[in-house]
Amino acid sequence: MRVDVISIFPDYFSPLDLSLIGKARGAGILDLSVHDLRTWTSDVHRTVDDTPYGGGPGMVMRPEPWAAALDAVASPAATLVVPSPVGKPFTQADAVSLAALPHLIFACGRYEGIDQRVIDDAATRMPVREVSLGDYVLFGGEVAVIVIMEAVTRLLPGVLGNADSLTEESHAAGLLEAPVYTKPASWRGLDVPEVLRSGDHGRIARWRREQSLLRTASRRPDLFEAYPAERLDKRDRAA
Ligand SMILES: Nc1ccc2ncsc2c1
Repeated sequence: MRVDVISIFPDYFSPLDLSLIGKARGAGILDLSVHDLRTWTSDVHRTVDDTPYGGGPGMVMRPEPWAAALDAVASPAATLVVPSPVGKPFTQADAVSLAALPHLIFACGRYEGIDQRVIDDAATRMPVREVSLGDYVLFGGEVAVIVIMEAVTRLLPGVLGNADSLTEESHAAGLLEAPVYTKPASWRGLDVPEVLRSGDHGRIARWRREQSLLRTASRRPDLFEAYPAERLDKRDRAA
């Protein structure tokens, strides 16, 4: 997968040299390039923003540098991803769909945002996805790109040693995961549930399913709306 990130703070992305993302880059699984938007400015002050039409607080990112940057990194297979507080909520399903694409371009907005015409113009040449990480506002899109890059990269073939964990983890299966435990069996007077030490794999699977359903019902009942009814059998309803 090819990924191009455009930002006025390219140093924000040094975390993408670390851990499994760094290994994915080293293994050639992920071809990541980070670009400084100011590369595509033409004035001595390398200006990327200006005052908003219609007035209002703050500054807006100018269209010209963005258009030149997108033209420089685009490919026929590119999809533009723009983190934004006004975007579609980003979910695991979005991570799965992005992980299947050959080329992602991330546009990191700052200030009050990017001139809308940049997105409208780009949409005439490539798919554009404006995504929100949640109902809160950051200083810019950079941190959101790091989160999205982690959610996407871990799904790429060869990145996670044990691909099985991808199917069982929270949100991948559509529900919240059951609690997990490791040694010691008793710690500060708290014991690991006996069922997990029973060796009875059928009983363990049922317990985990019940815990997953109870946790989801308690913390994220909204997940049941999208959960296929046929995957909730009568035993689950008894949980
Ligand atoms: N450009 C921009 C500004 C704030 C923000 N918060 C979450 S994503 C994002 C993107």
